[in-house]
Amino acid sequence: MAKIGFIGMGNMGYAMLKGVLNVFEPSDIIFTCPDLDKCKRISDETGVKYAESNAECANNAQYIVLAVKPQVYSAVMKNIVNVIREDSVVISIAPGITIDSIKDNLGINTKVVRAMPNTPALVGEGMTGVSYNKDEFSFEQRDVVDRFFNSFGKVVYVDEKLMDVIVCASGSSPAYVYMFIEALADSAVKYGIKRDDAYKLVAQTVLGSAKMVLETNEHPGVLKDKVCSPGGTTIAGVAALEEHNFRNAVIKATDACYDKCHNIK
Ligand SMILES: NC(=O)c1ccc[n+]([C@@H]2O[C@H](COP(=O)([O-])OP(=O)(O)OC[C@H]3O[C@@H](n4cnc5c(N)ncnc54)[C@H](OP(=O)(O)O)[C@@H]3O)[C@@H](O)[C@H]2O)c1
Ligand code: PRO
Repeated sequence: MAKIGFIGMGNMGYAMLKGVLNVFEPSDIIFTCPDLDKCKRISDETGVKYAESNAECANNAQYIVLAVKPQVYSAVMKNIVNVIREDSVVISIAPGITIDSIKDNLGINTKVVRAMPNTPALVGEGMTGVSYNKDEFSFEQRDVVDRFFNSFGKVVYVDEKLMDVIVCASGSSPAYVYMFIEALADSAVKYGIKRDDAYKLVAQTVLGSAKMVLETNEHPGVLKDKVCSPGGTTIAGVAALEEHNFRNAVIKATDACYDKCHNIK
């Protein structure tokens, strides 16, 4: 029997699969998705076997990752409810779906991990918030859950009531970062930089700035101040961002994202 079974092989399922393969053997993994041609392509590429149905996938895995949209959760849970065993662990990565609601569908004793990863998992730089009731899990199960999420990036463990904040801070926010990169690169192109160079200049700057925050332990405001020479170019740009409510726009995006977590249709 495989250890980990992915149900759904879209943007997030595939990104996690690639990371997990750095730590687990292909024979430890199984996956499925409705498009069997796509399953075959991914299987040929990765050496991981696929199942032809959700029930077959769940029946052949101890750790079942629900990598499907929240809108199809109910249907997928109906597909697998009869093959969930006492030692099954269900890993959910959908926003707005609680551990209790999954237990309501799959059985009160089902062990459920709720997590919110992000797509940089594809390049091993993911950030995942994880929540589960540790008392329900064996030492080995906790170890596998830990190795699973650490295989594609960094992990923070949080109380489940904070999972919606994780969606805002790191689940959805890569989209905002890409928008920032795209806008800044467009501006560089406007002033004559080649498109390829523009992405390299800006993306490496975002990467380096993020590393500074993570590795120097300095407050982001202090790091910002170190870039701003008195009467210089940077403070002129910072003032323009403030004038156009840059920070408030980010806070408003978080408000919208947080509200949506409670209202997904
Ligand atoms: N994308 C992100 O940045 C991100 C980050 C964190 C969490 N998430 C969460 O991860 C989950 C998946 O998101 P995603 O972005 O990977 O979506 P996606 O790219 O649309 O992938 C969803 C996958 O589920 C498959 N699927 C659809 N209906 C199914 C069914 N009834 N049974 C089995 N598989 C089914 C899809 O197949 P078809 O394509 O053939 O329909 C596809 O392979 C969502 O809950 C999302 O909220 C996403
Ligand atoms: N992508 C999913 C969404 O947009 C969840 C976080 C990132 O709903």
